[in-house]
Amino acid sequence: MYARVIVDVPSKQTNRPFDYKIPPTLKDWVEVGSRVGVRFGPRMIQGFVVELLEQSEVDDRKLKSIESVLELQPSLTEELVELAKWMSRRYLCNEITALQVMLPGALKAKYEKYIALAEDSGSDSLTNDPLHAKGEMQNEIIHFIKKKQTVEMNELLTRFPNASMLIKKLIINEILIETQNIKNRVSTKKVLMVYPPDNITMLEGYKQELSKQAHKQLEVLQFFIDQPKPIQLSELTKRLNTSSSSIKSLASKQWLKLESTEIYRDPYQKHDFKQSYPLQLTEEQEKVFQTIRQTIHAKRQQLFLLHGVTGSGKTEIYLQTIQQCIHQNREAIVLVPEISLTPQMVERFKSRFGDLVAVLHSRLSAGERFDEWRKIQQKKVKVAIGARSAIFAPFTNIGLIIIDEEHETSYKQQDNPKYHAVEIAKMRSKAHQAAVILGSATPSLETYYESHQSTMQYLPMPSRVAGRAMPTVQVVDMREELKEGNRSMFSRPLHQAIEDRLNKKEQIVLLLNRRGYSTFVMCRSCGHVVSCPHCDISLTYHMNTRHLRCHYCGYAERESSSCPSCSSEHIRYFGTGTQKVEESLTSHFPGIRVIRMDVDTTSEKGSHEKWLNQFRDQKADVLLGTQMVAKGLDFPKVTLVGVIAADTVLNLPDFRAAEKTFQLLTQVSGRAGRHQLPGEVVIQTYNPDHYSVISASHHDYTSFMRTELQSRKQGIYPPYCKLILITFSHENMNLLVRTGESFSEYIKRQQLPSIIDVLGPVASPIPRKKDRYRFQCLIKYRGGWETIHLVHKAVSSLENTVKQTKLQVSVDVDPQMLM
Ligand SMILES: Nc1ncnc2c1ncn2[C@@H]1O[C@H](COP(=O)(O)OP(=O)(O)OP(=O)(O)O)[C@@H](O)[C@H]1O
Ligand SMILES: [Zn+2]
Ligand SMILES: [Zn+2]
Repeated sequence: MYARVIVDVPSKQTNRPFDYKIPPTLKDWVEVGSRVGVRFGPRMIQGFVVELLEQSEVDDRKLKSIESVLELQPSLTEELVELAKWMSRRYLCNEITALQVMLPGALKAKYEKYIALAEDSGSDSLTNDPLHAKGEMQNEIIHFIKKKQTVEMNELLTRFPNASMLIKKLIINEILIETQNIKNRVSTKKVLMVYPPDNITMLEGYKQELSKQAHKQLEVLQFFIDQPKPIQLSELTKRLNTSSSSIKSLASKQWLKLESTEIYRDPYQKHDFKQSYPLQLTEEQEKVFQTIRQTIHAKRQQLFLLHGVTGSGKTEIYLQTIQQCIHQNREAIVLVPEISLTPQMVERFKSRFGDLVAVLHSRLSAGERFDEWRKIQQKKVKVAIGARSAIFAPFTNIGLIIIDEEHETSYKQQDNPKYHAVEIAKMRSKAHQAAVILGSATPSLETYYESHQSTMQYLPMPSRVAGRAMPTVQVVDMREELKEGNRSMFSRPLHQAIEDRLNKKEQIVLLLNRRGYSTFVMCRSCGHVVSCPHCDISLTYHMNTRHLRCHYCGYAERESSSCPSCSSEHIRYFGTGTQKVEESLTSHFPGIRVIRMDVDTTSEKGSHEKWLNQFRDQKADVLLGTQMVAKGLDFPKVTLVGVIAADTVLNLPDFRAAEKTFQLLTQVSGRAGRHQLPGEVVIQTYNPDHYSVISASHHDYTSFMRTELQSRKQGIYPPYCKLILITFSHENMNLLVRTGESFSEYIKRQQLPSIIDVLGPVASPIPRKKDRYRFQCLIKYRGGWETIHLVHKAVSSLENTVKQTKLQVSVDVDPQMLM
């Protein structure tokens, strides 16, 4: 038998399977998806078995054998192995990179150097030299290694601190050899468990046998008579306030069993989740639920767009459709944006499904994440909820995949493999004949368009639960405020509304969007944003050189002290930090209690949760923060939402800027008045006439979408085309320009009918990173594989340049950001 193995060496030359022999001893263990240890060149490395073969085309004598199998149960399923193959073609990445991204970090191989005796070291004759002073030390070392078989280099040096030269010599003389061992980064956790005998009635008899003086042992036996269940040794000693020796002596009599057992590190161990039960669905919910239920029961692959306004009860739909899935003994994956993996979201799933839920996200420790993942792999759970990479949960019988806040950019990975979770969901649902629910109050234009153009089914939920009203929205023109002499960052309407809530003891959410912080220059009098005369984007302010620069064409001008449009002097680079807003709040409203949530205050593990709990318990009046306060939160006392500056996203150099603005404003507005109390929203902006602001203020997705689709159609942007972004980077600008131009020529020369346009090369929006210049080409095409294959060919043709000059080429298929 033979195995084809993808090895853990991410390079173009090794991006193909290599054949290995399967030794008879490992025959039963090697499966597709197994991680194995193999020799590759001089090294021992990890690899993934992607195929089993009866025959290899390679000459048998040239083939090496698999050295070891790193696990009893394969880490990956055949389905995932196939998916990785597809990903490497689709996203132009190495297959090993795609395989690795599917596994928890704990399973990334860690290579450790070990020292062992060479098989034929002749060590006996060498060391029997009593005259040699060094002989003794050498003897000792060899003896030490012999006893342990292999010793880690570090351990050896600690044991024999003065022998490093000698050890080196022994290695050179091939008496000792260096070997490499592959280890997981995190291992499973084992604890000692105490088990009562299978036949509990025996315990009474044992008690009689013990001497009356053996108080502790008697107590232990009594403990198991009262509750005949296994318990952790450490827990038992703590409860009975005894040492482990009494338990060990009972175990040595074989009255109790003491055994090392694997346990899961449970990040939610301390939480007490109160069981929740399915709510009576509203009419709107019921209709949607029935449609999805039928598909799940028919075991049909089907995509749904669940377009439900904020507070329409999408989560209850998720919970009840998952229930259907579990009834069928199938599994469900739920993706939520990292940011909304708040305890609130987790709690709703844990409360309904308890121990059937595994949670995967980056705030867990590596060990915790590994254990949650193993619960999935070992079929201990039915539901996996997590951020982007949870889409690779190694379930084998998936009935439903849910992607909440479908429009979020975080579903696209920015590093290799640059996959999009929605696309992976579609692939997996095909493999499992599963339903996919894409849920959002503000679907991305692309998904919305798809739901009207393809077999994706559109499921609207246009009203809030229980007839609750959408909040009223007031748009405040900040130019007017300044004209009237108000220079504070709070407009008069917002100021008044805050005061009102403080009096009524209701709560406030304030959003300060930090994206695009301090980067563009705007006139506070007329709202004019300084933009490039040659391109349709705002110029970016460079603090250090006090220049404004266009990131598309390189045009630059000096910072100016007055507005080129109205000559006002209130022109400045824009952006306010959350800290500054906090200061301003406390000075305007003495005694106000503010919780500030941004990257600075939430870096600590668990801090996110702590702040939200405090806010829920009404220990603060205001929750002030960046995007992380905009999504998913559901607090009954919040009746006011304020947006300090709506424009920060609007001025980003990105064709999705309007869409992002609309989504953010709608999402954050949706935090207000979700329960009995009605909600109010105040949006402060310098662009009150912009259609994204107006539509958001009217909760009018449809009209926003119409206008936006029109403009995308005109400029030919998605959904009216597909994009591939190719970024080149190098220290030498000339080389970059030359390479970029020949690349773009190469593409154009092929005259593929599916290619609409090749833009660039131009400088990237971030033109220099870590002392490397960056240039990019943007290809607009009609979809399909033809263009992707061509780009692959074009990139491959640069391979020599890449090798000789260390040029870097990065390809992003369907980029979410053009930076
Ligand atoms: N059928 C129902 N009956 C009563 N209350 C419900 C029902 N369905 C949902 N709710 C409640 O309505 C509120 C809003 O629901 P939910 O949070 O699921 O909305 P959502 O659509 O996910 O909103 P968002 O997109 O803003 O996160 C929640 O407090 C939820 O418990
Ligand atoms: Zn320009
Ligand atoms: Zn002006």
